Amino acid sequence: MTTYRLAVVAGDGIGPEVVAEGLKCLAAATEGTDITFETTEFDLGAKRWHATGETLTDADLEAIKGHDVILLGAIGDPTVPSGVLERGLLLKLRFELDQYVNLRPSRLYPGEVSPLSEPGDIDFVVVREGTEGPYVGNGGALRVDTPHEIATEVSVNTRHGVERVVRYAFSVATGRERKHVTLVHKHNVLVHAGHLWRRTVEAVAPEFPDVTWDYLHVDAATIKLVTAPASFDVIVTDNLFGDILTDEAAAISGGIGLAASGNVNPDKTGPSMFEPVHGSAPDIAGEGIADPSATVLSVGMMLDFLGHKELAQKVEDAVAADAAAKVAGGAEGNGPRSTSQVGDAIAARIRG
Ligand SMILES: NC(=O)c1ccc[n+]([C@@H]2O[C@H](COP(=O)([O-])OP(=O)(O)OC[C@H]3O[C@@H](n4cnc5c(N)ncnc54)[C@H](O)[C@@H]3O)[C@@H](O)[C@H]2O)c1
Ligand SMILES: CC(C)[C@H](C(=O)O)[C@@H](O)C(=O)O
Ligand SMILES: [Mg+2]
Repeated sequence: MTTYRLAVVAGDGIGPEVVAEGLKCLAAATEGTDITFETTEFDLGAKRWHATGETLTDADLEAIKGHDVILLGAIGDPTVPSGVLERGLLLKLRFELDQYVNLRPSRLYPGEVSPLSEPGDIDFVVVREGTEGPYVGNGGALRVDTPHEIATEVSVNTRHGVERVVRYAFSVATGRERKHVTLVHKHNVLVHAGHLWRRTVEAVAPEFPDVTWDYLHVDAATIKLVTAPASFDVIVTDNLFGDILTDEAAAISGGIGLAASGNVNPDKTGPSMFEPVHGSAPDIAGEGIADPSATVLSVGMMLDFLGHKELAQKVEDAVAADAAAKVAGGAEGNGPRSTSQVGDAIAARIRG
């Protein structure tokens, strides 16, 4: 019997709605196995902030550290000043738990819709740096709300931080069929950070002689994601470029409702955290219509991370089959389904 301690942070907006379905599918995947998940729910997010003014206390953080993995729904609410929860809770978790790899795969499942006329065989993964870049909060504002206001947001890139995520990206590539890494940055303008990234890739690449690599400026990368997405295998990039590219990647490969992610601490000095790429979607929160597929796929990534490859594959196959059936019509495809109907349908497929 293997028991994992799972911290659940459902969060705001559609977070709790999609997390319920993620947990439903996790139960389906582990049913009849000797694997169990003991869950602890953490009441974090807008409601807690309104009640106490707290985002993530030291005690919360310590309690979360006592878990093997984390499942997170979404953080952010229009009633809370922008950035308070995003920085004080979500980014604090990623930073404090040293989740320096933000792993975001994109796969266009057979039969799934893409807005592209010739999407080809989309199957790539973005390895987004998770703890540095412009996200570190290094900056400030002077003469606020005057005509002379100055705001800075300084991107921090350390050799240590860049090297570890670049090495991780190459190690991901070496296990994939095409074994190719594309570094995405903007070193024609961001010459300090960009050249650090370029030199780091040049230094790490020889450790992986079977992996080829190339470079794209981020603006050109946004073009190629739309015109030739099938040409990508592994993209490695900084925190902000990775954030933007992965929403674009979601949009071309089935939509944001299917985009999963893992905030991974490969050194295992803290728990890794799995969450959909999307946010709290205040525009549809409470309506029971959010697509839980991305959260279920994130549960699959969590199982894969824990070493349960077969279970992870089962979960991914079930989501892919559900998506294909939805597009083709038929039982699951007749009209819009509720969040829990989608969760039920995927759970049933997982059970087989
Ligand atoms: N990881 C996170 O927790 C995370 C990620 C992104 C945004 N946010 C936060 O969420 C809030 C809203 O941000 P936003 O509107 O820019 O991005 P969002 O991802 O919440 O929503 C963007 C669009 O996608 C739709 N959408 C998102 N998830 C969906 C799903 N599962 N099914 C169907 N439609 C879905 C929304 O309805 C909306 O139209 C903000 O507070 C933002 O900071 C949090
Ligand atoms: C909410 C925000 C802090 C977050 C990010 O920028 O990383 C989100 O957009 C994401 O992609 O997970
Ligand atoms: Mg984002």
